[in-house]
Amino acid sequence: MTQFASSAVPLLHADGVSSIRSGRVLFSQLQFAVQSGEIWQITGANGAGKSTLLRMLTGLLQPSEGRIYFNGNPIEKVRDDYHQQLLYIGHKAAVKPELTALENVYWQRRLNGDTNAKNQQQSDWDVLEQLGLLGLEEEFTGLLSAGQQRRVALTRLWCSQAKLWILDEPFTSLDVEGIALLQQRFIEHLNQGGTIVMTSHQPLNDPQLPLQQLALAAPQYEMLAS
Ligand SMILES: Nc1ncnc2c1ncn2[C@@H]1O[C@H](COP(=O)(O)OP(=O)(O)OP(=O)(O)O)[C@@H](O)[C@H]1O
Repeated sequence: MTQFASSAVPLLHADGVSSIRSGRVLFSQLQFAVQSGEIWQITGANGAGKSTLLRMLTGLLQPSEGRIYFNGNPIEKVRDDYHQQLLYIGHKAAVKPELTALENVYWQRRLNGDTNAKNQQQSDWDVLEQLGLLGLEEEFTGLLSAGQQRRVALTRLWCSQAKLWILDEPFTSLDVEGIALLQQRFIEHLNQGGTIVMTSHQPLNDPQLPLQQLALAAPQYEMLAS
């Protein structure tokens, strides 16, 4: 493992991380260190391996080579502690379509370990208001538009106490106002000492975001013999 001065141990560190899927090398020997308070955007063409890398950072997928460290410890050795401090929102909206928007927020709070969720209904309404979902709170989430469902999924960013957010294409389906709202939320989170690692095909255009970027190379495909 790369040696760091104790004061500079990164929050998250990828050390020689490679991915080989279906016999194809997606990326090889990635080396990067994410410090608290930073926002990292992973970029790359379709199929470059961005979602794969995010899943490795969460511990959902094992690297083919190399290791991921959280506060200097291999993530598999501190899994419970790591997952308590991590919020991962994947590519799909991951909302319960048969629950209303309000019920989704309520259960997200509960699943995040908030035992006061029942007393927090006012906060749930506040979150829905922030995300422009007032008036839709009693609709089944599955009946909302793609962008509205994404907004319901993103309410987790207003409810969670997690310090590290790992977000796969969070801007998908959002309109211009939704993208601006989300970038404002990112700034608040970073100002409170939070950290974000995300993928996006969309440029992050808010100059207040202290953006770091990691570009994955485009995948190379061999032609099948004709
Ligand atoms: N479970 C799997 N088993 C084998 N190969 C997979 C699996 N999941 C994804 N892949 C392959 O890994 C490659 C990278 O996929 P990934 O979803 O990480 O790309 P991406 O950069 O996030 O793409 P996009 O920009 O389209 O979302 C793709 O070629 C995909 O087919």
